[in-house]
Amino acid sequence: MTDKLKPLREQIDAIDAQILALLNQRAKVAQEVGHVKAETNAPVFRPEREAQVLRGVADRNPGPMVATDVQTIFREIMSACRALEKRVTVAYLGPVGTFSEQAVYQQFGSAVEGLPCASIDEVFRATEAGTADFGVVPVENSSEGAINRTLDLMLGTTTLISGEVAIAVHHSLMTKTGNMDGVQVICAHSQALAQCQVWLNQNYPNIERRAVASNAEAARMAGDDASVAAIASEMAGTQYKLGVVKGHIQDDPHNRTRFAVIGHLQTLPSGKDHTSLVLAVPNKAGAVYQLLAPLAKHGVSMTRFESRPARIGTWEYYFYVDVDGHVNDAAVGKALAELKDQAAFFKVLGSYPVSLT
Ligand SMILES: C=C(O[C@@H]1C=C(C(=O)O)C=C[C@H]1O)C(=O)O
Repeated sequence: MTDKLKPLREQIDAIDAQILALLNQRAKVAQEVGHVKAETNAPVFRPEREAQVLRGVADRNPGPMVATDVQTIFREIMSACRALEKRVTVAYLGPVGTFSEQAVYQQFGSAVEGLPCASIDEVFRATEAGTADFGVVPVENSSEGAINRTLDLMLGTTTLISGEVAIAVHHSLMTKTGNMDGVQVICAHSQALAQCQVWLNQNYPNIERRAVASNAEAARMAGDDASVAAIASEMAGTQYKLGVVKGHIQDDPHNRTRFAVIGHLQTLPSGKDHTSLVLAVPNKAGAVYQLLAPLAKHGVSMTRFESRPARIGTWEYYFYVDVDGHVNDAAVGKALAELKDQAAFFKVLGSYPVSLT
């Protein structure tokens, strides 16, 4: 057995030496890129370029490695290379252990400075003020729909959306002991309670449910008090030394949340992009139909349509629209120019590479 392993391990050692040399060769080139950018004050993080590199390695991957695993590795390589230019700071809805934090690593790799914030409002403030280079905010969940606070804050922010990232959201029921003995209350963020309500009604109909600021906060509370159970990610459970009573309790096994990356960067076209807009129309018959006609006319497909009350006491709405393509694409540019002419309110939130997942 060991005789057979020895030469194979020697091969792996030799390959590792080559990988290590190549990684550092790549890092030196990234440092040079950093010097060029510093001369022109250009932004360090280029989401469109990173998206192209990640799509490229998946397309060219000969196997047997799985394409998504190759992307995970290259995401980390780029993260480490980028950190040699500058370590970017990214604000997110904390505390440590939230799905928002997971989304930060999914987008930026692990060589970033995470800045946990107490609320979505604070993520916007920190990014607007430049305390953070970027912010990551939840936009919509596949089970529960839009994250209204984020949509409302998008209206007035000076930041732009520079990227999107979607992650699978798996909830676990966890306690200090790993069982439900003596548990009097199940705590989680209101979104997580909603995403697990059928399972909770079936399994623990008589235990009080309490909404708290975040799932990670629930996990922290459960770590302090054996009468509290938390619904959170297993990552948060590990953070606060919890035992899993039951994993994957979300009602939809394919539950996902999409996040927006906000910042001051106008992302360039990556070849596969989305553009997000907010529109309002005068309150009259056929107005929405007419408003969207320019999209059809220029062959631009709409990927999302969401409405929010304008909160001025009348039945008026803001419409949040995502379309395929980048503002610099000719067809999108023409459609948006016509939309703008008709709309009572018009704001481009940003163009950015379509999420890889
Ligand atoms: C090296 C660059 O800077 C960053 C690092 C990248 C990389 O390691 O491939 C890609 C884009 C940037 O976020 C670059 O802009 O090319």
